[in-house]
Formats: sequence, C-alpha cells, structure tokens
Amino acid sequence: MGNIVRWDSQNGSKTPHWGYFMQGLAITTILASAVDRMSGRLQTPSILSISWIQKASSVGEAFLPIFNSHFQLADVYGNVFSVLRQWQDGVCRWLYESFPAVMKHLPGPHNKIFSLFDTILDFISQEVKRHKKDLDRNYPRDYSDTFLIEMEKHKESDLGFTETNLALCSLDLFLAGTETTSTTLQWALVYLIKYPDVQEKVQAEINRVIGQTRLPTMADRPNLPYTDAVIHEIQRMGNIVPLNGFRMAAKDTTLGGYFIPKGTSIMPTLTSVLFDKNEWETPDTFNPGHFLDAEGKFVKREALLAFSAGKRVCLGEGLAKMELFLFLVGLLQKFYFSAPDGVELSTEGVTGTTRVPHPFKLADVYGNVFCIRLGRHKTVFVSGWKMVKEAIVTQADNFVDRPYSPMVNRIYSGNSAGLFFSNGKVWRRQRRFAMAMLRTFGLAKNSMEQSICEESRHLQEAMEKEEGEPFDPMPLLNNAVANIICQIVFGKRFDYSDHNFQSMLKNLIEMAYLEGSMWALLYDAFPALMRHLPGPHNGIFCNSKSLEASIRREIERHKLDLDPSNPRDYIDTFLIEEKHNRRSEQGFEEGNLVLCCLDLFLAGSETTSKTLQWGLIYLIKNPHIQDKVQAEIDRVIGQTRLPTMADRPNLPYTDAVIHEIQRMGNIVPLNGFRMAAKDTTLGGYFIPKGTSVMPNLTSVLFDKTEWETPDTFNPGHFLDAKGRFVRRDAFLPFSAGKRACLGEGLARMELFLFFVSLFQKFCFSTLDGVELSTEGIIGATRTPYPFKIYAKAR
Ligand code: HEM
Repeated sequence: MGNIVRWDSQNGSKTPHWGYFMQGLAITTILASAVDRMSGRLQTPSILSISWIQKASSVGEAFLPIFNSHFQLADVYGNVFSVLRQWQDGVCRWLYESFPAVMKHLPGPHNKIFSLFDTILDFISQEVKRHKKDLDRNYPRDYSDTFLIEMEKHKESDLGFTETNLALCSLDLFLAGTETTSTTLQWALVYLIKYPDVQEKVQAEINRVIGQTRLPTMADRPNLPYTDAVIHEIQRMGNIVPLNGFRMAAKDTTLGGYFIPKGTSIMPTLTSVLFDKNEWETPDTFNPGHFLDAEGKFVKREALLAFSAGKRVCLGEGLAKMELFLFLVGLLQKFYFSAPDGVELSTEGVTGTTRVPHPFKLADVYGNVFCIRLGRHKTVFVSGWKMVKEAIVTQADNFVDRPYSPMVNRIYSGNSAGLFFSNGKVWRRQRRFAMAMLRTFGLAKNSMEQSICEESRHLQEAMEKEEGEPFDPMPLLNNAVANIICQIVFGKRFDYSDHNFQSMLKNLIEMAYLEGSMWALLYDAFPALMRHLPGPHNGIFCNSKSLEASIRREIERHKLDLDPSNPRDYIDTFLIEEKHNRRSEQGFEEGNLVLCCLDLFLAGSETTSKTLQWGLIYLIKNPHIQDKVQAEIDRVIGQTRLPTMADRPNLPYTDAVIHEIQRMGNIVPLNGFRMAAKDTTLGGYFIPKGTSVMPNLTSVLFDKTEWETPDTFNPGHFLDAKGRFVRRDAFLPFSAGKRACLGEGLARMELFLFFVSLFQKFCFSTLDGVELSTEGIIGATRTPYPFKIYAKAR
C-alpha cells in the first residue's frame, strides 16, 4: 500500500490521508496524469476526445484520445483507499475546481460544459412553457405535466416542486437516461461483432422463439435465456459507469476497519464489483456463461451491480433493462452485424463519467498520414512500417529535426540543447561524439560486457535477499540499469542503498513520466498560463534542476583529478574535448555537458529497465516459453559460467523471445517528435515546413501487414522453420534513420546479458490468483502496472 496513501493512525484506527504526495511510479502516474478515477481499474482521462476530422486540402485534423490506460489499484492497495479528490475528474475539471476564479474568465474547453448545460436547459424551459399553456389537470400526459400538477399542490413546501427544479430533474433524466443506455447498446455491437458465434447463437434463439416477423415483447424474455445472459454479460463487461456516483459519509463511521470522517467523499467503485475475482469465474473474459446454469437456464448474479445498489440505485433501472432487451432483440432479429474489413474493434473504452467504445483505431479509418491537434499544435501522425520508413529513412533529411517546445526550451535553455532535443550542427557533432564515446568505453573493448555482468551479479544478490518472498522488481531493475549509465557517464557504479543514487533515480523516474504526460502537453499548449499555475508540471522543472545539480557535482569532482591522457568516462572525454575545442557552436561547453548527461540518463535508464520488466511479465504469463528459454540457456551456457555476447548466435530462441518482448512491450509507443525541415509531401499529403511529425512506432510494431499475429506474444515472429533467428524489417523499437536511438547497441547488450543471467539463475512467477496485466500506463514510455513476483533460485 506504501506509495499511494499515507495512512495515519487515529483513535487506534486508520485514516486515509487526503492529498499527500508519495513516492514511486504509481503515484507520479496518478498525480501527473491527473488521474480522474478512483476505481478497481483506474482509467486515466482522455481529455483529448475526437472532435472533428476533415481530410481536406492538405491533411485531416482530429483530437484523439491517446492517454487512456487502466490501473489496477485495488489489487495493490486493498479495497479501501483514497486519492486526492481534486485529481479525480480530468484536467478540465481539475483546473476549474482548483482555480474557479481564474478559469471563469479564461477561454477553454471547460466553458463548453457550461454552455452545453445552458443549451439543454433552454430547450427544457421551452418545453415546460409549452406544457403550461395546454395543461389539463385531469389528463397529465407526461413527466412535465405530472410535475406541474404536483407543483400546484406543494406550493408552500420545500419538497423540490419548483419550476427550476423541474428543469433540473428533466435535465438529469436526459443525462442519466440517454448516454448510458445508448452506450450500452454500442458495447453490445462491439461484443457481438467480436464474438460472432455468440451473435449467431442469439439470433438462432430469437428465430426459434419469436421468428422473423412478429415484434419482440417483454413476455419473450423468460423464453430467451441465452439472449438475456448475453445482455447481462454486455452490461458487466461494458462497465458503463466505471466508477459510480459519488457518495458522502453522512456521519463519522468506519469501513473495512478504516475511520471515515463525516463529509468525506466515498466512491463505491463499480468496476471492482463487475470484475471482482471472487465473484466471477472469468472476470476479464466476455462469457455469457456467467449468467447460465448447467442446463442453460438464466441465473441472476449478486455482483452484477451495473445499476449500483441500495437507496441511491439507478432510478431508471427498469426502463433501461426494457430498452436494452427490446432494442437489442429487435436489431438482432433483423440484422447481422460486422466491422469493416481489416478493422479490429477495441474493447478498451474512452473513460469519462461513462466508458464509451473507442471510435476504432485512427489509422484504420484515416489512413497512414493524418493530422491531430495536440493543444495548440498540429502534429502529423505517420503510421505503418512502409510510411514510417518513407518518412524517417527515405526522406531522412527532411524529418531529422525535433520541433520547438516551450517546455523543452525552459529545461534546455542556452545555445545547446543536449542530445535529444538539439538540432543542426550541434546535434550532429554531439551525436557523433556520444556514439564514439560509447564505442570507446564499452562496446569495442568488451569492458561494457564485463560491467553489465558484474551488475547482473549485484542484481541477482538483491533478488536472493528477497528470500522467496514476493517483491516489486521495478526498483531493482532501475538500480541495475541506471548503474550502467553511471559507469559510462560518471565512471563508477553506486551501491543500491546509496542515498544520492536513490534520489537521482527518483528524480529521473518522475521527470521521465511527467515529460510524457498530458501535463507536458498542457504546458506546451498554454505556457504563459501554466508557468504561473501550481500543478505537477512544475515537477518537471524541479526534477530537472535536482538532476542537473547532481551531474554538476560529478563534473566538479572529475575536474579535480582529470588526466588528459587517460580519460575515464564520458565526462572526462567531454572536458578534454572542451579544452581543445572552445567553439561553442559545436556544443562543447559545460552547460551542454550537463544536458547531454541528463539525456543519457533520461533516454538510457528507464527504457531498458521497463523492457526488462515487460520481459518478466511476458515470461511469467507464458511459463512454457520461460521453460524453453531456460532449457536453451542450460544447454548452451550451463548453470555456472556467466553469459557473454558471443553466446547470442547460439541462443536463437532466447534472442527471438527478447525481440518479441521489445515488440509487444512497445516501450516508446509514439517515438521522438520530428519536424519537417522543408515543405515536402508524404503519402500524397502536403506537409509544410515546420510541421511536427510523429512517426508512430506502435503502428509499426503492430502493423497487420508485417506481423503474422500482431496482437499475440509470439517469438515465432523472429524464427524460421528451422528455429533459426530471423531479423524483421518492421522491428523498430529503437526507431530508424539518422535520429534513431543512439544507445541501441548498448541497450541490446544490456537486454541480452541481464535477461539471460536472470533466467539462468531464477524461475519467475507471480502471486497465486493474480493475472499480470499486459496493458501499460502510457506516457513517453509504456510502463507496466506495478506488479509483484517470486524469484525462485533454480
Ligand atoms: C530498450 C531500450 C531503448 C529503447 C526502446 C530506445 C528507444 C529510443 C527511441 C524510439 C528514440 C527516438 C528516436 C527517433 O526520434 O527516431 C530514442 C532516442 C534516443 N535514445 Fe534510446 N532507447 C533505448 C535505450 C537507450 C540507451 C541505453 C541510451 C543511452 C546510451 C539511449 C539514448 C538515446 C538518445 C540520446 C536518443 C536521442 C537520439 C537523437 O535525437 O539523435 N537510448 N531511443
């Protein structure tokens, strides 16, 4: 539970402490992405919802929901936990609730909430007026008439029978009763299309019981048990109101042993009930069998709380059930539903207050080149192996630069901008210098191989110290991988318990996360405003300042005993070059040394560590693959000698598994931003000079035309019929072309040596009954949800 909430002891019981910031990736994630949902599966907000698409003269424009992921908090933090209330409802609402006085006067999407409400209320008021004109007290026609009559009876009372409240109650009926039911019907189509056998079985039952001509009635329901079960399962999986309505503690009370003070907001999360592992046989699978007994008769299930429960249960439950049954049966009686060719419908939702089906994968619909507005800026998304290759390899020079970003500009101020964000001559010179240095201090001399093996031993020892107890592997892998960069940059490794090392890692993790979060997008969209607002985006700058300070301390230490004829590491080599080459247009100045070191840490530690985390997840989920890897390692290397890079050609299956982990792990799901250096065309579209371009790597690593089973973990992608390793063109986790990852060689060496030495020594598994998730938290990198493992010595 440690890092989500601080629990204070009060009167012998525990109190959720509101709003305390804690450490660890879980929390950075929550705060940074303005996590809006407190639920068993927490979904981060999609503030960027599709709003308009037009593929007119040059390129189409759309807003898209990129940042959408699940977070299984209850598994980690128990069944009662708290998060900052103000983060719960998406950035717009966060901004409004935090700064109502400011936001009231600013333009922005939050105003849309109010203008939409005004429009609907206007419409309702017109209707109420119309009703008043021809009201017949003896023959009320509808809700408005009945309410108006009641209003006359209760003139003096405070029971809410006022005209304003009639408008508000009507508004609530529309809000609560329209989208929920319509969205459930949309999920129904998604599931029935994804499970055509279920659709056919429902249609066979309808044909048998009702036939093709007469309309369905509610009296048919008991005779359609399979159809009824399917509708219930759609409601369960559709999980249309993933949270629930907020409740409030009416008085001091205790819940699950925790003290809940009067007035505290409570969220009885429905997702955690609809997917409760103790209640459902196959909680994560669409399975109408949940509602059928052995004889195929319909059975009610207590944990189907799609409408919530108790005194505040959905008031429209009966109506909604009737609508769902009659609409669906009516539709399926008449139509067979399917998706357009080649389109795979997604069951991941776009979460607001309700969870809405994804409007398909964008590239499937809009083609391989389309334009999206992220904040103020338009970005052209390039998708699929062929088009990405066209952009970053064939037209390498046209797309080699990185675009301007106010956030980057604030961190990387000055003439030079490190390695990742620099452009032009400085970038070319510094990239060449860094690559030469990597070769000198490692890749060429085999010394890096030794350092990695040495670090593997420390990692193994740390895992052995867990003594068979379950542990979170993330911190240990971060330590090991960051130490490799420390060797290269600082010329030394740190003990895992070193305080300075740990605080540097904490800064790195937070900064890497925030840079890829929507806070960075917001900052880049509204720099002048965000600069003055409190919020997690400020963490980007605080963390970078602390990191820079640590790096500067190391540089000063290096200067004290620098031997120009015997450079020990990157910093020494840079300082020597600076002396010879005082021309700052090549970037050899101390400010830039700090930024280049920062980039090597930012780009080189978490990426590799997360790939190893995904490796553990995939091999724990696929124990037969883990067995096969271990058998190959035993056969080729045995149990005693350390692995070396020379073993790689003799371990084709292991090599294929590592490649498949990188493909599915999809650690840099987008890529680095690029910019058109001049007017050009791509896929027939005109791209003006200066446009931001995103050669999307996910679309390459999962390209349907390149991979046999793109969505399945399958090491066979990298093996021929004889079990030999084969390279694949579309394997681009490091991107490609002139800007491709500068650390690819090092990263591949680390992945191979760490991976082989870990599986040589340990069998990995997870807690009984826990299913590790392969969905990731999306920022600049794709992070696994926190998980725990057992490492059993082999
Ligand atoms: C599994 C590990 C890694 C992955 C998946 C990865 C992936 C990437 C990707 C996708 C880019 C953007 C390339 C582009 O814009 O086309 C990149 C850039 C970069 N990476 Fe890596 N990387 C990894 C490890 C490393 C390591 C270990 C280092 C450090 C030695 C490193 C240093 C860099 C740098 C400095 C850049 C910027 C290159 C430039 O702009 O010229 N990366 N990486």
